Amino acid sequence: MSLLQVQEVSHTYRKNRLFGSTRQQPPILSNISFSVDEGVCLGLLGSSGAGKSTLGKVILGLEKPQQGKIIFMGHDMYSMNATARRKIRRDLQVVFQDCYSAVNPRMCAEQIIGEPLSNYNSMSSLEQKRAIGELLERVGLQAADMVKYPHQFSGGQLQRINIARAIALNPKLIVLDEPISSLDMVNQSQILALLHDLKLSFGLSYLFITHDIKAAYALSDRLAVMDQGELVGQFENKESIFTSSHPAVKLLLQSVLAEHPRARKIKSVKAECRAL
Ligand SMILES: Nc1ncnc2c1ncn2[C@@H]1O[C@H](COP(=O)(O)OP(=O)(O)OP(=O)(O)O)[C@@H](O)[C@H]1O
Repeated sequence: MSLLQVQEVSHTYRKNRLFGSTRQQPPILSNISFSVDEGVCLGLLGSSGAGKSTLGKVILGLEKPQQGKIIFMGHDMYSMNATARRKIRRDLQVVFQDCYSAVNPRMCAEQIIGEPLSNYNSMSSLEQKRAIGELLERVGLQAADMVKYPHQFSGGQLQRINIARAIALNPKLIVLDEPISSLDMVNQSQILALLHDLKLSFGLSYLFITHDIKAAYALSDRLAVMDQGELVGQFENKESIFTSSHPAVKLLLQSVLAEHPRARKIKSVKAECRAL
């Protein structure tokens, strides 16, 4: 059984107007269906404005879709009561692009990573401290870093704190919403390597939302492409993305060529993707 099923999801934001009436906007998501199996990373690609983050919010339970269903671990996310949804939410975590706004600047790393643990577990404070130290070491930082505040970390280090918080409850699925886009090249590949390692160690599944085909190819087992709110391609075998004739997919492949002017052919695009 699939861990996550997105079933015929359509969504439109409603724009507020004066005097309380609302105006219908064009659809942001149109009839999207796909699934994510256990232990699999699905890379969800698309250019800016394609609707990727909106779909991420819908999956996380933050934006109720006007049509369709989100089935997570066999449960319909939007028809559960609050208690049942809270229980299941521990298995569904998120890492956002902006590592700084994802944390409370007045909380130290121990408090940031400890938040989900205190919300869901009943550990003694000593056990919790030990768990936080282990999580920090698991993401490549030191247990002693738990006393530091967000401004005392680099962007890459702070994203590691966000990842530690996301894995703290040993979830089944993590939505990674552009988790490396605001990092430099070195940090990008280090964080991708860390995410790959954590996936294997904990049997995690990822929905990796990104516009970066090289990063998606590096981390994902399967790929899907969105364009203007529609899912325009699903690639069970990620290699088959290189032979897609869909214009939106071709545009993503061309972005690699633009970055690497000497790479003129699809063969060179593949080589660039594999090099990350
Ligand atoms: N809260 C909102 N209210 C109204 N429109 C919104 C809202 N959030 C996003 N949109 C619109 O929905 C469309 C899709 O945005 P979304 O952020 O989902 O795309 P995206 O593929 O994640 O793009 P990017 O990679 O640039 O973040 C855009 O046209 C955006 O302006």
